[in-house]
Amino acid sequence: MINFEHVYKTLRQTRVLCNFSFSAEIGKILCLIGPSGCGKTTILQLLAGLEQPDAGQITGTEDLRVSYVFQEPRLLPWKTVAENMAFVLRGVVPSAGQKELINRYLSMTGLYDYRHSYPDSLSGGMKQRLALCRAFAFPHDLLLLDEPFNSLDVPLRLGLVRQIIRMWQAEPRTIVFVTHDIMDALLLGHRVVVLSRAPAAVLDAVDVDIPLEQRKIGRDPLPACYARIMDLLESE
Ligand SMILES: Nc1ncnc2c1ncn2[C@@H]1O[C@H](COP(=O)(O)OP(=O)(O)OP(=O)(O)O)[C@@H](O)[C@H]1O
Repeated sequence: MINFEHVYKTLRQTRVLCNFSFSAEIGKILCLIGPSGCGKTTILQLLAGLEQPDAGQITGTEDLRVSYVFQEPRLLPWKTVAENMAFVLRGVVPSAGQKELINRYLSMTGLYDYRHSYPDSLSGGMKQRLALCRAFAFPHDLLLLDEPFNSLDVPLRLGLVRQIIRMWQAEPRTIVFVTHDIMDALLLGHRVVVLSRAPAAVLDAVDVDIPLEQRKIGRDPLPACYARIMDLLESE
């Protein structure tokens, strides 16, 4: 398990986390949903070790290799699709195996035919797909996704959700996924943790007990889970 135990964090004058505790199960997808500014990105940064708690402790993250997808794709515009992948694998994956790994992930995400293209020639959805593909290909134990579908339309979001499911099923590793969208959370999360306004507290954790590949909007138990999460967010 990864555990936050009574964590406190203040950024400049803002108290973001105050006695905050929660757990993420290894090898599962945990979604964090909560009001804007409640501290979701800060939680990811603490998980990644980019920030340190002021008090309390975070356990289970020691020695974990972390892969991180930000709200924007953060691609290198002067490198091709394949070179963007290779860039993060340098010194991490032996060069002999890199090409095979890159091609495998590009094929899995439908980007293989674009491997020699530059990011500027890709659509917004394709760029975000490449960012996800790069994060999955990087050898990791923990994948942090910070609202990676922001600004994408519904069909693109659903396509990316399916791709994440496929990549996770190929190699099930721990994912912490931050989103504002209840449907994204219910389609992807084994557990959805609903957060309060800042300083963030856990309002409830909703377990979604149906295999990822069987999830469809409208299929039980998603409507009941949706209603529960809406109630919690509305109560804020
Ligand atoms: N570097 C920083 N310096 C000062 N305050 C910060 C910093 N980063 C975040 N904050 C503040 O901390 C609070 C939590 O920010 P955070 O980005 O973690 O929230 P969030 O839930 O991810 O927000 P959103 O959903 O809008 O992305 C906000 O009030 C924000 O203004």
